[in-house]
Amino acid sequence: MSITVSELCIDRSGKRIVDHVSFSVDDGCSLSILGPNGAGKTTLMRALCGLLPYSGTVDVDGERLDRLTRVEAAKRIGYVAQDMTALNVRLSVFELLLLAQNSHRVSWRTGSGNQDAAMEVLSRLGLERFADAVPQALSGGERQMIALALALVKKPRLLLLDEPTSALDLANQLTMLEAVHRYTREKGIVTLSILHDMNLATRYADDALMLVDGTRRYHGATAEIMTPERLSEVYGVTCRTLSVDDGAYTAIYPVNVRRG
Ligand SMILES: Nc1ncnc2c1ncn2[C@@H]1O[C@H](COP(=O)(O)OP(=O)(O)OP(=O)(O)O)[C@@H](O)[C@H]1O
Repeated sequence: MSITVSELCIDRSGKRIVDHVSFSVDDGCSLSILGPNGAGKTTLMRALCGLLPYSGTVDVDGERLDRLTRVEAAKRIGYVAQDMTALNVRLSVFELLLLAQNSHRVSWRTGSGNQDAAMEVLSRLGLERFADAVPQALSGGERQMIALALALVKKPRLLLLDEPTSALDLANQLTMLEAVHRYTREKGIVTLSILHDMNLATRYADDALMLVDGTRRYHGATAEIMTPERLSEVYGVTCRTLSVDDGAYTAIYPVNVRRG
């Protein structure tokens, strides 16, 4: 699986929100989409899963996204939105996992294969204890993890995650992103994640795309993009980098907001 986005432009209410953005991601790789609030990250992601009209081209595994039917696109793409209202139904997590595998079909019957896949994804994410729970009775962070399970159980070729760790505690941030990272490599899919946490981006994304005012400011290998100079320019924050575990990780420490 690979994705190539060329000259993507998106207008909302007559205003250009994403302006000629291009990038590509190879199979088994993950890209973090970064940038200040309002930069156009969610708008870009919603267009990539067919929820917003755009100009330019998006090729998913060599096929034009706008030429796929809704069903074909739904089979290939898994999307975890910031807003999780889709979970406001009176079904258990396990039932939702069965339903998600058939969401592109008009009529369906669940087989043991569907049930195995549901259990497998819960086990991969360490969420077996929630199988019988109703999402409405879960906490915000627990619901966010269930939303990820629902996207993965569809076996997407392109996984789109909009701030997937915004409600998660420290341990769950690492557990979920580690699981996504492993899944992306193992299945040769492509994962795009909108992240505000620079340390999670440096740790789990191969490449980074930095948007500013709807345009591509920087794109490339995460380690090359995440320099104090660039973070200062894009976010207006003075940052220092710290080498952790003899250079195994580079941590980013935000010192202060630059004035002026
Ligand atoms: N339906 C709309 N009509 C007009 N403007 C919109 C619409 N949706 C979004 N925008 C504008 O587009 C810009 C980008 O919004 P978007 O949600 O893509 O930003 P973002 O980078 O994801 O921000 P955040 O980090 O805060 O989530 C914002 O200025 C927003 O006000």
